[in-house]
Amino acid sequence: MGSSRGNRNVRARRAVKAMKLLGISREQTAPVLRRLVELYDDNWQLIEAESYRALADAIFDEQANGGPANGGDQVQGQEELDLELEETGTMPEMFTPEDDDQRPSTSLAVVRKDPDNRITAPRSRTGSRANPLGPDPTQAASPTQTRALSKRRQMQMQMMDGDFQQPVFLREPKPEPVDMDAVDCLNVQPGLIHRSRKRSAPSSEFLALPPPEQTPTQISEGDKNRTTQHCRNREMPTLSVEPANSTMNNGTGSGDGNVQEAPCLDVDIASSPRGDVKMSLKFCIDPSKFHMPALEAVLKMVEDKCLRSHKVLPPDFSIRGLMTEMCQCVVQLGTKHTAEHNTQSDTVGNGSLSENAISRKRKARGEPLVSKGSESGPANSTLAQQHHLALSVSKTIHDITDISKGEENVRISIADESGREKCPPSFYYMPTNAVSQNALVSMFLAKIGSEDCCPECFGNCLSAPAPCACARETGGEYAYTLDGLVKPAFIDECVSMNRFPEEHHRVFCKTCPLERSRNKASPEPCRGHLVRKFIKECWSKCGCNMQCGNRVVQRGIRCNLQVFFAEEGRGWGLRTLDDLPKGTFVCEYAGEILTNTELHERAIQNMQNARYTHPILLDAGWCSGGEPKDEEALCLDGTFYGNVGRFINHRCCDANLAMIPVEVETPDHQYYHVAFFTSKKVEAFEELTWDYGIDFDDERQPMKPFECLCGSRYCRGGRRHLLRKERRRSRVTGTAGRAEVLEGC
Ligand SMILES: C[S@@+](CC[C@H](N)C(=O)[O-])C[C@H]1O[C@@H](n2cnc3c(N)ncnc32)[C@H](O)[C@@H]1O
Repeated sequence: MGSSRGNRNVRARRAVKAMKLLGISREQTAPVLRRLVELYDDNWQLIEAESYRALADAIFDEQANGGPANGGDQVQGQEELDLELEETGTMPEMFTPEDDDQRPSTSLAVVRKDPDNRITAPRSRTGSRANPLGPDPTQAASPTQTRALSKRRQMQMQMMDGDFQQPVFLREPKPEPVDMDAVDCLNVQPGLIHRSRKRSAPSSEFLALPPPEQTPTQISEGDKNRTTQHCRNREMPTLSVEPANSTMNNGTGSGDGNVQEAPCLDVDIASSPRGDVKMSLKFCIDPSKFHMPALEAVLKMVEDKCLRSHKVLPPDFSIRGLMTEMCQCVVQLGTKHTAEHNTQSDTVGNGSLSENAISRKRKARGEPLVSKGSESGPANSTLAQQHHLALSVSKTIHDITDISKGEENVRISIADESGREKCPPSFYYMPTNAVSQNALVSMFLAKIGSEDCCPECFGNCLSAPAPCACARETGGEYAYTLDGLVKPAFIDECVSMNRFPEEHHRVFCKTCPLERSRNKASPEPCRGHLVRKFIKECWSKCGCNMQCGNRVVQRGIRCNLQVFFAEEGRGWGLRTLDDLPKGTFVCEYAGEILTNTELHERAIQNMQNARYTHPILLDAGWCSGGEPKDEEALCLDGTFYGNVGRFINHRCCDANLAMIPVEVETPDHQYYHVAFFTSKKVEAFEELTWDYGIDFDDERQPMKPFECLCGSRYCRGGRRHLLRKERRRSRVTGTAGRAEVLEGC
């Protein structure tokens, strides 16, 4: 197969580059390559087969033989080939799709193994030896030859291990033998592992070992040894695997009796052109004694072992966190942010977890929940830029038995009865809010005056003869009953406020932060913000205990919830698995605390990336204490980091949840928790819905526009509404047109 000169030079440079990665210089490669090209009559596929195996073989053979096989730099009687092998310094390490036709083939040459399982020269399809310039292998070797041969042997090892790892010198991932359930998930909805209950095949988790029929015990003894050696070469430790039926070791010893030594450990990392990055741990076990343990049990056991070995670990240490950190490092190294990362990782760690951990630590020390961008410096700003990237690349994985991964008091399962076997889009589960970057949430204990707390109280404030100072916000009466429910009158008023906003007190900013973020130079007039009813819960400066009846939201989710696929076109939704009386706290809407400016920028970015935000404005106190500064006009966005609140679908007017602002750590109305309570009795398996309060005619909302499919007879955003809207518009403009159907979920 002939090649054009330009094409030939590109291929030659690639060959030189590939050899360089094996430690072979350009000077060593060039003459051999020229001869090989001649000999193969310009058939580059033979040279490139098996990642340039023939070329490498020929070079090693030549070194072992003490010089060119034919006694000179050129093939006898041939003119030197015109190969331009100058250094370009821009050799691509990873092939692009356009390179497909020139990609080194792995199919033409066949690796042969002799009866001792030693590799012999590859053969091309035509049966010719792939290293024809090589010496007679029967000749005795000199010390130089031995060195060259051992290098060659090393290279052969690398090539043989290619069966079990990605190619050594080209960073193109090879297809991996993965569990089909996982493949389904990765293909259909990146980042999830959905174990189908319907399938009879053994289910597996990401990072699970292959099922017994695929375990490396099926490879020959020779292969096994080779893999073991490969691990030892890399100085990788061996793992002990404890059978699942043995007693779980909770940090008191290794419980060895039943433990088998894992003979080898192989760590692979591969990326695909779609942006999926996969790391895998592989090791061999005796399948007859092995039962797959639960991933959580494995993580727990490793954490216990780490604790035993290192004695002291940070309180928020977790193997999952460590693995997330690994993903983050891959992303940062892979996206050439190494230098920034090296300084950041020591100080702030990875995006989500460490940021969250910092918030928690700060909270515990009574420091402001978050620092301003200027205080936190450039490290934080880079973090903010990178954590969404990390999300899109590392694709967080859902655990369908508990989407919160243990972050909540209760397990929240994922159910998809539609048969599509998909999972919700990936996001980081975070049970409480955390500042993204610039938002200013001042949480100073000193700012909580005696009128905002009850240091004199003891036990349960609700049982005290008189209401404490924390009830001041609700008119001197607690909003909660002794059963922990919001009082019906309170709920009804919140519902009515949402349903008939025009009948309730609204305030108008002089220059509204929302409008300012849209157009700083000449903001439009404020459209008004409802003066909402707040609940003020007791908190750390209060004398009561955690079981005090005036602490409901801060104790977290108590009822059994499930994320399910709502088939009517509304995407994923949230439902209760319990009967819930009116006034029950269901969950809060947790997310990143953003300034409106940040939200605006993100909304634009997300529109471009076809990723939409689900923000909630924290605007209930915007105009009460003068004009809020940009960094104080806040909102919550659960798109990338959030809790189950992000799954609550909208229902016009007769939704069964009411949203109530709840103050816990901050007495002002700038920052508060967005809490959902049942506004009526809800039966088990009923979908939980909330009226987003959307004005479906306002096309400037920072939320993805959608055609409402709530099914309520009071629906304000359904198809009929859109048709009416269109008719109105055509009456005004005099054009008859079709209704514009806005994109659903
Ligand atoms: C906060 S999310 C709710 C969870 C969402 N269904 C999901 O699958 O992630 C809001 C989005 O859900 C969809 N949605 C919520 N309520 C809806 C409704 N009544 N009709 C149609 N789509 C709805 C819209 O796409 C909306 O942008």
